[in-house]
Amino acid sequence: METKLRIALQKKGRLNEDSMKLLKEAGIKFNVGSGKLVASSPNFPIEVLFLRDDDIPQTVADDVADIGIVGENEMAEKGFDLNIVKRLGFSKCRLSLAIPKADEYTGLDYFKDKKVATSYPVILEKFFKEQNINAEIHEIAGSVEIAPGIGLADAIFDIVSSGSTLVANRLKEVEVVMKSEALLVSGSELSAEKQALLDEMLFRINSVMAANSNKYILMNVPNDKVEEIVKILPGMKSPTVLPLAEKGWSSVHSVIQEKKFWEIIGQLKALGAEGLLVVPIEKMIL
Ligand SMILES: Nc1ncnc2c1ncn2[C@@H]1O[C@H](COP(=O)(O)OP(=O)(O)OP(=O)(O)O)[C@@H](O)[C@H]1O
Ligand SMILES: O=P(O)(O)OC[C@H]1O[C@H](OP(=O)(O)OP(=O)(O)O)[C@H](O)[C@@H]1O
Ligand SMILES: [Mg+2]
Repeated sequence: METKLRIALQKKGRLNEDSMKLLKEAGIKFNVGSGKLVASSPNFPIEVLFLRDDDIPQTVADDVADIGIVGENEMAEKGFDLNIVKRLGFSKCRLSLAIPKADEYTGLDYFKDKKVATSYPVILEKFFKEQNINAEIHEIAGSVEIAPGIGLADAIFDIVSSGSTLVANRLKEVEVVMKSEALLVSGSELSAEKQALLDEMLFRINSVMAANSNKYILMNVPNDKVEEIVKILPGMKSPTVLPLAEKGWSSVHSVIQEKKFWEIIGQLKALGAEGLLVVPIEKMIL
C-alpha cells in the first residue's frame, strides 16, 4: 500500500482557511466535500483529518496524525511535547490579560484575589504561579470577553489580535502573556518514507512562503545612477540590468522583501528611478 502522510487540520475556524490555502499554493489538492472529516489528495500522498483545533496536539502526540497545523497557544495549553517543523507566520495573535476599561491598572497585583475567565487555564495558571499571584481562574469555553460585563468574572485572559473585541466589550489589554502563530508540528520520529514526503512538502511550503514575502521589482534608471541603485537593491544574486531602447537609460530588475521595498522606495526615487513596477511572485526556489 502507498505510504501517505497524515495531517491534522482545523475543520472550521481561523486556522482552516490559511492552512488550506498554504497546501493549495504548495500544489496539494484535496477532494473536500461538505461534512467530510477525512480527505485525500489526488496529486500528493497525503490524507487530511479535519478536527477541532483543541484536539490537534493530542492527535499528533498520539501519532494518529503524523503532522498538524495548530496555533502555538493551543499547543502550549495542551502541553504535549511536539516538534515545531515550521513557523507558518499566519494566525498571529497574543494571549493577554484584560480588565474593565474604567478600572485603574496597578500592575500584576491588580489580579490578586480576582476572578479571571479564560479558555486557557493551564497557561494562565503557570503565569500566575511564576508571578506569585493568587487569583481564581474560571474556565469557560468561549465568549470569554463578555464575562466581566455579565458579572461572571473580574477580568479575562484571551486571544487578542486587532483588539476590537476588547473595545466592543469595554475592556483594555494590560499584560501580554504569550505571542502565537500557526505552527506546522510533528510528533515522534517519522519513518524514512514519511520523512521524505514531509521534506517534499516543506520544500514546497518554503517556496510559497518565500514568494509571498518577496516581490519582483522593475524600474527605469538613468545609466549614470545604475551603480548606486544596484548597491541598495539586494536581488537573489545581484540585480539584472538591461539597456532600454531609449539611449542613456536602463531597466533594473530585482527580487526584494516586500517590507524592505517600503524602506528603500524613497532612496530609489531620489536617485532618479522611474516607472517602478512591483509584481507578485508565485513560487521562489532558493
Ligand atoms: N483574532 C485572531 N487573529 C489571529 N489569530 C487568531 C485569532 N483568533 C484565534 N486565532 C488563532 O487561531 C486559532 C483558532 O481560532 P478559532 O477561533 O478558530 O478557534 P476555536 O473557536 O477554538 O475553533 P475550534 O472549533 O476548532 O475549536 C487560535 O487558537 C489562535 O491560534
Ligand atoms: O482582537 P480581535 O481582532 O478582536 O480578535 C480577538 C477575537 O478573535 C477570536 O475570536 P473569533 O473572532 O475567532 O471568534 P470565536 O470566539 O467564535 O472563536 C478570539 O477568541 C477573540 O475573541
Ligand atoms: Mg478550539
